[in-house]
Amino acid sequence: MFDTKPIVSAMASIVLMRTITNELIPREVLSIFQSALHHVSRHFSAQFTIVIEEFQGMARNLVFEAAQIYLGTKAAVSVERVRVNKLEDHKNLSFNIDRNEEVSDNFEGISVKWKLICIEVDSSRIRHYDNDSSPVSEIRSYELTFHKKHKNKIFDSYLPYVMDIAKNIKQGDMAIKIHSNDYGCWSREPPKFNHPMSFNTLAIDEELHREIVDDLDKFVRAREFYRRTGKAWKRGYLLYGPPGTGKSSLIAAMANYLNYDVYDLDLTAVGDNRRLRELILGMSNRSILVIEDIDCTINLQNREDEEVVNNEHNNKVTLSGLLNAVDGLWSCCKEEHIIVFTTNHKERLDPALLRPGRMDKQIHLSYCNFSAFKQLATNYLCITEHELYEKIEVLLGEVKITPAEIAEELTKDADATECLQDLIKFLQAKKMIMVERIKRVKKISKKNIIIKNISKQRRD
Ligand SMILES: Nc1ncnc2c1ncn2[C@@H]1O[C@H](COP(=O)(O)OP(=O)(O)OP(=O)(O)O)[C@@H](O)[C@H]1O
Ligand SMILES: [Mg+2]
Repeated sequence: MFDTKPIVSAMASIVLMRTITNELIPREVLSIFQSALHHVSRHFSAQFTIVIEEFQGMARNLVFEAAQIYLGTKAAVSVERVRVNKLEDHKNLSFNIDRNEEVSDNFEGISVKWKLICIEVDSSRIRHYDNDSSPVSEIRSYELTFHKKHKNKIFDSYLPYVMDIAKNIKQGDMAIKIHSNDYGCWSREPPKFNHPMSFNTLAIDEELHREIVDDLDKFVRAREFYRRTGKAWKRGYLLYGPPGTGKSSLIAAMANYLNYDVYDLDLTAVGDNRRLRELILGMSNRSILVIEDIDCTINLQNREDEEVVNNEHNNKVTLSGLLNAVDGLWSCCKEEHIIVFTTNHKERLDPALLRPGRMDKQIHLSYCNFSAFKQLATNYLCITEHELYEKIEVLLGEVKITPAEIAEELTKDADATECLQDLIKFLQAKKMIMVERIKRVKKISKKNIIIKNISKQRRD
């Protein structure tokens, strides 16, 4: 059997020693001695520890917040006990390490350890407030420990890396909102943007689809490019095409893809240029400013005339005001801004609005082709192939039909074959109308030529 006698006697000796030391040596001397011992041991320790406190004065420490988010991704796999929660405006569950739990991490071959330290306090004597505005009852901090020799790398690379990852996680996790303006203010409590459209369900030509997604990807990764070139980190899109071809749907797909808030600006409700400027300044970074039907909401007259017509007193948003909003000096105050204009009539827009730099990309959304139709059939009928596809492909080459019209045909309460048969009938009817119209136009122009010839003969 295991003999416990030596252990018991060793423990008894330690207790005895402690009691003797406590009684013989005055408390102050003991405390100085302990502190010196701690100092010496730290001096010879190879470890370095960074303490990241939750609050800095009254304000929350952003490094603490970032560490919390970052460690949440590690906690679920590397500790024994985690806290889990989900907030109203968040999409996913979030994990937090529990008090005194340790999480190991590895950064470019450097091992680090994180530990959450919590000290309980009397909440009546502390002036910090939690997210839900209740006074905090404990002071929390993270301790980040690693080998001393990596100090620079941890400060210069690892902590910025943690901040970056946390920022991306936070951005991706926040439910996006749609803001609308009432006169010169954005809505106080914007609703969640629940539009289900995505690039997987948007029915547009495959090549255009790829082009747009590549453009957005390039834009969000281009922080360094914009900094280097001294350009404001923003991008302007003009979406044009007939009604029902998917302009608003594309904006929804963009917002969902980037997880950017949407600011749907009603120019007719803005008031004047000053209000417009305030509205733009009131937008958050990483957001999309949408101005729909731009040709209908602003008087797109020549800017020289405008200076005469619109003076400071007639409270109008002018074209110059709008151009300033798009690329004036103060439009650079925000980062990762996307501005989208839509119109059914591109030809009516002032060329100043279309200048490169204002509208970086012009996207024509047109009538439905076969590749877009197949996407709609997948969305609405859950099919990828059908024997009627061949007939539909031919008809789509002859008839102009919008995705909105096709979507309506495919949402009938019938099975896939019936829906497609109805669609074919619809396309054939449209084709007939088109043929009739062409015949009528030809007839009229023939008649006009005859009348012209008769009147010419009479004159001669
Ligand atoms: N390309 C598309 N992909 C998927 N659905 C589409 C597409 N285009 C239109 N639809 C369907 O038609 C409806 C109307 O489309 P949307 O509002 O995007 O058209 P729009 O081009 O913005 O029209 P308008 O010029 O009238 O504003 C959408 O709700 C959607 O159901
Ligand atoms: Mg629209």
